Amino acid sequence: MHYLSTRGQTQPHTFSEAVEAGLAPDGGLFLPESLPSIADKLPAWSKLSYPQLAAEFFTLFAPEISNAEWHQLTAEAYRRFDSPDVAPLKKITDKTYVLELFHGPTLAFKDFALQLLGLLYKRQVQHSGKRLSVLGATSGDTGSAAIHGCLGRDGITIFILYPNGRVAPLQERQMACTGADNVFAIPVPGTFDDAQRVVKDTFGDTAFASSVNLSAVNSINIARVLAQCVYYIWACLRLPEDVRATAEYVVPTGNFGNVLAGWLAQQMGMPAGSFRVATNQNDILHRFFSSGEYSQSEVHPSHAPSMDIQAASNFERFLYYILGQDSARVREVMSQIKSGAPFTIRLPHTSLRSTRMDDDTIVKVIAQMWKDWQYVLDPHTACAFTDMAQDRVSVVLATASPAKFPEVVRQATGSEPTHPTLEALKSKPLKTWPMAADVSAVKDFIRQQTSHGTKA
Ligand SMILES: Cc1ncc(COP(=O)(O)O)c(C=O)c1O
Ligand SMILES: N[C@@H](CCOP(=O)(O)O)C(=O)O
Repeated sequence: MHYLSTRGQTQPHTFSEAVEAGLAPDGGLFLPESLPSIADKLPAWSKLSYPQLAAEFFTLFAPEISNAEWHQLTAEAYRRFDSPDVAPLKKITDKTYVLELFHGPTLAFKDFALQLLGLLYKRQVQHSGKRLSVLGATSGDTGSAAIHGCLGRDGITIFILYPNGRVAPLQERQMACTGADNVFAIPVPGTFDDAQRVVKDTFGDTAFASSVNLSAVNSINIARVLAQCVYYIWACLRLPEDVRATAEYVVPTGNFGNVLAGWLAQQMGMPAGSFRVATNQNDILHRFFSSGEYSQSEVHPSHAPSMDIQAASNFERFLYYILGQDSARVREVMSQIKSGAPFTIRLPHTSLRSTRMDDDTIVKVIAQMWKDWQYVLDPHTACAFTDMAQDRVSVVLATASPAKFPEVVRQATGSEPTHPTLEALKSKPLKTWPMAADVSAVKDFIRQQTSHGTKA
């Protein structure tokens, strides 16, 4: 299996090479050259545990890693999840299920991919003998999950940029209170989009990237998206058989990696009816899916801060497919997006629809779900609970634990959810490395911190 860039100007890469590079050297995003069909494997897969399912799935995409090794990797990656199901599917009503994706070490869905990616990095360092510099941008959850995937791993230094003052206080503590000397939590001025732009431009200097062995932890890294496909298949196989083909997956959306993973699983043959892109008030994707117009506007801080995003990076992968895998056209559209100019396309029929939710409604939805079902939602997951399909089952992806966002939940329910790992962080010293949102400053800093050489 080879991986091609959405922009068509990069040589085919193996899985390991694509994971190591993160972003393709031509600035595009890697995708498998073709999507395998999984439909005939589902009956056998329905009997597997979560780690076993993940191992079988990844074997299709990275045959250069043996099936036995994949089983070891996934058993290790999901060992620290605090639910025996790893991703429990809870039935709320006959029509509504919640797929809880917050049972990993940092209490958000990012742990599914980043616990595994941390192990792939460890494997890579062992095989190559070279140190790795891992770089990412976060609006709160990717950063903490990436840091906890890499924490204490020899030969890996991790740098995470985040918008100063725009992530939740406990998310910041998860990144900045580890005390680990291979972790750098870097607040920068501006929004998540500014941080992500600096990260992408840093990768854009390919000479620099290869001099420090730079790899990407954001969902620009194809391993992230593939690992996120697995929980859709898991959920599908836990639904009653007669509702699988029509079920709607409702996905709180920011950078578009999560919903893209579900849509890709459907393209591979996972039965599904539709996907709903559920945004907060930063609704560029909702406007796009309802009108075909993509026009960027200012980011407004919201109660669901991890979704305060306007420049969703995985949108490029989706564009590649809806533009008929025409890389020249992708390059054209991406340069138009980069210039800030709006564009409109005639949307082909897809299984995606969208909704948005403002902050007042987020609070009301959390309050209502608590009152009706004694179920506590986090503010990101709350964005899913609008315009629920009447004619089919909905599977809502619960992307974070409410304990990460106690203030908003208290406003809605009157009490603050807690979690022992978050409580423990409150008394720890915070160590951050504030910096300008500037590529040269970031490159200098990475060089300085890794100047002791590239040998692991
Ligand atoms: C809690 C939470 N929900 C939803 C999202 C949106 O997911 P995606 O960026 O994959 O669209 C994020 C951030 O990515 C998040 O941290
Ligand atoms: N909401 C995310 C933003 C980055 O998304 P990613 O999936 O591309 O890493 C976050 O929590 O950082």
